[in-house]
Amino acid sequence: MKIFISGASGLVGSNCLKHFTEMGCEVVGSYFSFQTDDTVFYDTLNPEHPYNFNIEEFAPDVIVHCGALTHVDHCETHPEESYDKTVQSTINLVAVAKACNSRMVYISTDYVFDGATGPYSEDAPVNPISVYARHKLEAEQLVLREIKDALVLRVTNVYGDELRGKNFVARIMDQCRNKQKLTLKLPYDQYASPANAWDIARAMYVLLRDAKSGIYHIGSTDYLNRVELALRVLSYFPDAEYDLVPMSTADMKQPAPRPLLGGFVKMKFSNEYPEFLFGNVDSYMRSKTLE
Ligand SMILES: NC(=O)C1=CN([C@@H]2O[C@H](COP(=O)(O)OP(=O)(O)OC[C@H]3O[C@@H](n4cnc5c(N)ncnc54)[C@H](OP(=O)(O)O)[C@@H]3O)[C@@H](O)[C@H]2O)C=CC1
Ligand SMILES: Cc1cn([C@H]2C[C@H](O)[C@@H](COP(=O)(O)OP(=O)(O)O[C@H]3O[C@@H](C)C(=O)[C@@H](O)[C@H]3O)O2)c(=O)[nH]c1=O
Repeated sequence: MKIFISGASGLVGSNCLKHFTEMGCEVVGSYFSFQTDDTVFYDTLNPEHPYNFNIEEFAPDVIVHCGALTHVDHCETHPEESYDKTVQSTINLVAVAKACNSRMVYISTDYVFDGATGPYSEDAPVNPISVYARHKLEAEQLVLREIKDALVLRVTNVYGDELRGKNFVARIMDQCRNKQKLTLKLPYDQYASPANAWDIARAMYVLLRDAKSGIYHIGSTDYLNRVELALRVLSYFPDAEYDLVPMSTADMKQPAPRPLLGGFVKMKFSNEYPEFLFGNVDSYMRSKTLE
């Protein structure tokens, strides 16, 4: 399988690049502002950029679109930038996929739901409550409408290995390792199914291998709120010094509204792949603290 990954300098994309390469695929992944050893330049907002990798010439079987603006609060206060980086970038890559006659994978989120009745299965009605979420929904619907046999993987609270270590779990680990005192004000009422980017890449690979299409919810074996997630990570650093203040979402006053009961029921995937084992925060932390 020949695969092009946009956003392979980021968390999900870099794990896909590594896993698909290990599985023997011919893979090219792109960066935009953060160059890495194993990525090429591609700007999804400027398909005519002279330095862009030539996707048409590579002629991938699949384009995996991981490029996006993932800072939910920034999206709320910068809706035009959010539209460009999530919707327009997808419009542009859909055009490239059509020109190459390739399949496409889009990575979406549990934020397409309002959080009133989660965790959610694939057939639950969507109701996005933030700018980021509305744009993610628009992009996933566009891909499903325009590309035959497209795959949409909805994920949430992704953690795992990444060069910049910017995900929630990695940031807590970094501060603990650097013996910094942590001050954490976290919502106790925002629930999700945190997933390791490596498991997302593994799940995506089997779905692509088996030519699956449509929407799949990919979670893990965890269903945690943010306080529980942080404490789970901190428990692996017995000497960590921290102030953890559990707060309600109402008191947090985050610029973007958040779904409260978010996260996924991943029954569809588990039913089709009963032998696929997902990790969780504990298995990831055990592997990191044994390194
Ligand atoms: N992280 C999470 O918890 C969740 C993520 N998702 C979705 O998963 C996808 C991947 O997220 P994640 O890996 O965490 O995100 P990251 O922020 O880690 O990575 C985003 C990637 O997008 C690239 N990018 C940004 N702008 C452009 C552009 N104009 N052209 C090409 N590439 C660009 C970045 O490149 P560079 O850094 O080089 O500029 C980076 O590689 C996103 O669609 C996100 O919405 C969904 C739910 C949860
Ligand atoms: C990504 C990012 C977050 N933050 C802040 C915002 C937030 O209060 C806190 C936690 O950030 P999180 O990334 O966990 O964002 P958060 O909005 O809490 O979580 C969501 O992420 C998006 C991408 C999703 O699609 C959701 O499914 C969910 O995982 O860190 C930054 O300051 N800078 C950043 O670049």
